[in-house]
Amino acid sequence: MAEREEQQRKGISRRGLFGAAGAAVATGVAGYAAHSVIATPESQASDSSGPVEFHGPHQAGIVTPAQDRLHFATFDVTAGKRDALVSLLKEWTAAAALITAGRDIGQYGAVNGPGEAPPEDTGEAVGLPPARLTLTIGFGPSLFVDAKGNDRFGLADRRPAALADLPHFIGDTLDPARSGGDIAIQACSDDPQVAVHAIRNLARIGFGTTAVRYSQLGFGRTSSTSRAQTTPRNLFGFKDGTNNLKLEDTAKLEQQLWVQPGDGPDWMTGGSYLVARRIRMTIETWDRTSLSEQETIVGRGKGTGAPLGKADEFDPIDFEAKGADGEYKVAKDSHVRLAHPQFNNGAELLRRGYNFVDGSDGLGRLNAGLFFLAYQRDPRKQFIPIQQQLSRSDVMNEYIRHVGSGIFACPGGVQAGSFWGEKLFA
Ligand SMILES: C=CC1=C(C)c2cc3[nH]c(cc4nc(cc5[nH]c(cc1n2)c(C)c5CCC(=O)O)C(CCC(=O)O)=C4C)c(C)c3C=C
Ligand SMILES: [Fe+2]
Repeated sequence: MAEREEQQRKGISRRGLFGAAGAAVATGVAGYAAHSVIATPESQASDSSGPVEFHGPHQAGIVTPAQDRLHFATFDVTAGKRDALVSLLKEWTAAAALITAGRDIGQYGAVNGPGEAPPEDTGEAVGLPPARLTLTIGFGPSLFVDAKGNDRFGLADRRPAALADLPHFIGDTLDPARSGGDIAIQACSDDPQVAVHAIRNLARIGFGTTAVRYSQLGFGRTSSTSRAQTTPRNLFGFKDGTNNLKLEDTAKLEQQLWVQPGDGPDWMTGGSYLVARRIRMTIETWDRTSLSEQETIVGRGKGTGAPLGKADEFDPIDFEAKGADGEYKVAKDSHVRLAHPQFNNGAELLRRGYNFVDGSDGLGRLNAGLFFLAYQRDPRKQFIPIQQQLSRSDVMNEYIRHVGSGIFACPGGVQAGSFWGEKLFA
């Protein structure tokens, strides 16, 4: 009996194996000690069933070695009261700490509660391991000031300048129903059901305070965020994520990824800005393009992923090299040349996007593409100028179309006993 009470106090374990680590998270105490044995980059990249530490100086799900699956959702806050929003963020944080540790939500979880009430946890993850689930939160511009200029939650003067409204880029055909959102939550996991369970339960908890604006499933990570990972392929069949910021590049991450003290409001220190773009890829047209044309567009070989004119994927790109025809080997309007830091004032991104295929479009084509996610220290110096250059000149534009967009301020990490966005509302 005492054991059962103790179990209830700590949250229900989905499986006994991870019980000790999960219990530490559930109580919000000593979470670090319990998890420190499992949180090395190497084990996070290779053990696809284990948990990823939820607490820490930065939010998990940014430099965490990219998991295989995504469920991303943005939410509109439907309640008008700041207190209701703060309560929800506390509830979400408690739930997030439990499910990332592989535990059911609540005191009784999916199946141990009273028969008369809906279960506290929807149950589809019962028996599944944590599968490296990470949950990452970000706040959109509309949370601070709405479209009419109203300071909805007394946050207007806390909006960071770096949380800039994204400008219109050439070729943008954005669907408002797949853009924006007051709050974004990125769920990444090596098990799609675990990621879906997470967003579903957070949406359920938010009922009455938030409503899902849109959600996006993704598969086959299109980036590596650790040198311990191999580079995956996007739906054009090319290795994607070769030249990406990686968690091992600690000095560079401070320059390019993490918001530094003095960059803006203190609540964002240790955080990062997320830009999300739903990019439709007209893969049927691409599939009728010759191999050499495809490689010229990207600027890399399709098989090896090596820069054109080089042999190995990780060889540095030689932008000066010319072929016998006198043309640059890596063409002037190729994707990698235009996106490279050398042609963007040194700006880099941490990309961790996912492929998507959302059925077909009714015209005999797959509704497929890349759900592009990029984290950075300041979008005004990084995503915006890079995308301005790409939208003007990238030959890849013939095969892609940006149809959804969002920008979010993702605060620093959560400490045990605190909650998502606590410093923003302090
Ligand atoms: C604004 C930023 C970027 C958008 C939007 C974008 C879309 C996009 N990219 C690919 C495929 C590849 N991208 C590659 C490299 C690459 N892409 C960006 C930025 C954006 N891409 C950067 C900064 C880089 C790295 C450039 C460098 O420093 O060399 C590659 C090559 C492999 C790699 O290095 O990752 C591919 C392939 C698609 C299909 C796409 C939109 C659908
Ligand atoms: Fe790219």
